[in-house]
Amino acid sequence: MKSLLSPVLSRPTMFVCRRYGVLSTFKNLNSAQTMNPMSKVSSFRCSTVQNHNQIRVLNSEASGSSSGSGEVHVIVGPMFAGKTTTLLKRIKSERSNGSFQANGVKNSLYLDETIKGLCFSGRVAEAVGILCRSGVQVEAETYSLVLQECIFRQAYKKGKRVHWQMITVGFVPNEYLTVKLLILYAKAGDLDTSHIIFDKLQFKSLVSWNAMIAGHVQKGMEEVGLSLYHDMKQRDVLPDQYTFSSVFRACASLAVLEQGKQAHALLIKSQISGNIVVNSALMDMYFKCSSPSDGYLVFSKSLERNVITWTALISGYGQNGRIKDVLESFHRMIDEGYRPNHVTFLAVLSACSHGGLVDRGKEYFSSMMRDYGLQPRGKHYAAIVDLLGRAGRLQEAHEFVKNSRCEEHPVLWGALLGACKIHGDIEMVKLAARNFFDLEPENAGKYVVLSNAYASFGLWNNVAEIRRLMKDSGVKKEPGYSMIEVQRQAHFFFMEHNAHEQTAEIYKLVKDMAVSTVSLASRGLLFASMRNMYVNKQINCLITKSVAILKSDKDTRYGLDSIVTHDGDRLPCWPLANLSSFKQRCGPEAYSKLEVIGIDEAQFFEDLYDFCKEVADHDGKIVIVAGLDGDYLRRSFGSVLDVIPIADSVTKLTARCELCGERASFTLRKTEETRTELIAGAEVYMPVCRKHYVSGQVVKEAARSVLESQKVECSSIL
Ligand SMILES: Nc1ncnc2c1ncn2[C@@H]1O[C@H](COP(=O)(O)OP(=O)(O)O)[C@@H](O)[C@H]1O
Ligand SMILES: Cc1cn([C@H]2C[C@H](O)[C@@H](COP(=O)(O)O)O2)c(=O)[nH]c1=O
Repeated sequence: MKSLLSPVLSRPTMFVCRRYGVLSTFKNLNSAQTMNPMSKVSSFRCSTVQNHNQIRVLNSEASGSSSGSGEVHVIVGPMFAGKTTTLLKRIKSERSNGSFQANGVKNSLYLDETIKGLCFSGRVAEAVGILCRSGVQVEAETYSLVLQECIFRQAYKKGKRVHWQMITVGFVPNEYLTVKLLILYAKAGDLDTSHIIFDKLQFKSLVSWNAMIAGHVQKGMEEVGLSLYHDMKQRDVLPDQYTFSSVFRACASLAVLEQGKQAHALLIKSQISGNIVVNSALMDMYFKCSSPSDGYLVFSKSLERNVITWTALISGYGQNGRIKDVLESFHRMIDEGYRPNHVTFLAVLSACSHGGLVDRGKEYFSSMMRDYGLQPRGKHYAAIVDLLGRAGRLQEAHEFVKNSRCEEHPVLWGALLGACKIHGDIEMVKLAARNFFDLEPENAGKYVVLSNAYASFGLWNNVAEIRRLMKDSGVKKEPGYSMIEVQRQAHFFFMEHNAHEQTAEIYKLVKDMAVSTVSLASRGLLFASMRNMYVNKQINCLITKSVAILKSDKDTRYGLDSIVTHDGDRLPCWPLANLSSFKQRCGPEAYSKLEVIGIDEAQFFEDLYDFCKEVADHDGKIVIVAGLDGDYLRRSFGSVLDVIPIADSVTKLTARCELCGERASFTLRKTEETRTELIAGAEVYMPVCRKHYVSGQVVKEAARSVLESQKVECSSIL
């Protein structure tokens, strides 16, 4: 290694930061760089994984230095260090930084290959464009892949274009493709079309029922979803985990506890082992139906737990106003070795706010970044503003907003405005409103917040003024509503509407409760089923450079056709047994157009060196290699280190030590398995620092010798 670095660069600087995935980067100097003294200095970069811009700087510099020929960039580190995340980021940034010409599609065989290649490299927009312009039929398998990609990327309009293409070229989809189309329309929320397809299906499989049920539940038509579920059961189609997830979601939204319980009973009877997704939906159902004890029961019985189930428990308690349980569960989660995420902290901060726990809330807020490397987001800052505001510390809340480094400032001013409502300060209302309106002119909700704030001061003229403004500017705000099930009947309560027949009695009861009890828990119980109706999703379709991602087909942990980070971010890939088969599988035409090739799990490819050399030196492509540099015994793993002499840059990432939170450079195997290759995740491996790697090995060795001696004793007794 030393000989690869100039004296200036021989000591790679470590950039220590409190986030996960700390990295140090040093670039290998090729001959062109050595001749240019400037490049020696400027080529040395440090960056955090999260800093996208810095990674781009590294890329563009690297591109410049290779004068148009290929490049090899290597990303190594222990497990959980962010290698796949970094690879994905680089691939995405490369992809959006180039151009692709895919003209001259001559025959349909080539068309099939081109479209598949584009789909595999995540370029579904181009695949659909080429297919629709071609005017010819492609194979059912190709249609299936394009539709799958459109569904996966939520590119529903593109999926519908593919369907139109099928119709115009006279392609008749088989049963399998018809169900794919049904899923597409159901997920797109085009339920009329999905009904037409569904009704025409000869055989209504479980997959098609599930698509219909989920489609309706997602669209807020929970009753129809539940009635489809009952139809399905009547036709003797047995539900599975996906069905139950949708059903529990529907019951949660409608707050129909009895129906939820019946579905739960069927889940138990069907002996379907509840996975994390089903269990989380089930817990959510109980919590939203104001049955926290049942929610907890589901949690306590679930064999599989992770941050999602813990967060569902914590948020559920929060929804029910059980502040003490929120905090106790949060600490239990940490004690049991689970790492909270942004959503967990939001639930905790909001509980502190509702419980008036100002100091504890502030401490949790600081702990997010300090102890878990989580950068607070707008909603976390807003929760602190709310916390201070509710406690009457409006000046402090104002100072906090002014001094915060949060980019989502409008949210904070909005929170301050909301807080002013509780502890009236009309000057502060005006200040917060001015900032909120200036920063967020398009937000319809701001009018409601401001009007509510004025209303709480009894400034009815101002309220009327705001309402008039809303009307004049055509702003419409969907009415908020809550629901609750009583004796198997769902009751809806719309804001500012007294449509419910028992309105008067209910208001009297609420008033009595407000007077007689200060317990937040009971209030939480009453309003537990308030929820948001709309979710905005953004689709990023900026795909322009030709890329392909390859992965070893040995890694089947999160699915074969995608590379998936431990956080669940993913891109489609080519799963391969060896790299040398890639050119042939991709096809010469598609290969020649490729500009960037990413390789994940590189430690499993024996032909890594030969492939990288040929692809970068002869074919002029950019190769980004991500893999483990060392195995669980810290020996060089596969051929990853062999490519360093032909690399333009090497990035060593570190994770967080699972035992002390320090930077982790090594992977400890928790089992006694001695094979080098053992595909697994956190159940078998953990990233550790040097100290804990060494002590971990000592502990394992000690345990081994105890077990060995017991074996000897047993066999001598026998
Ligand atoms: N101990 C840990 N240290 C750092 N990140 C962790 C740890 N445990 C889980 N993670 C998660 O793993 C993510 C990195 O996943 P990924 O990019 O797939 O890593 P790699 O490919 O290096 O195994 C991090 O963003 C973080 O959310
Ligand atoms: C240390 C070590 C790891 N592996 C396996 C375990 C995983 O399947 C992959 C690494 O995945 P990640 O993306 O880096 O998280 O490699 C192995 O087979 N042998 C080992 O010693």
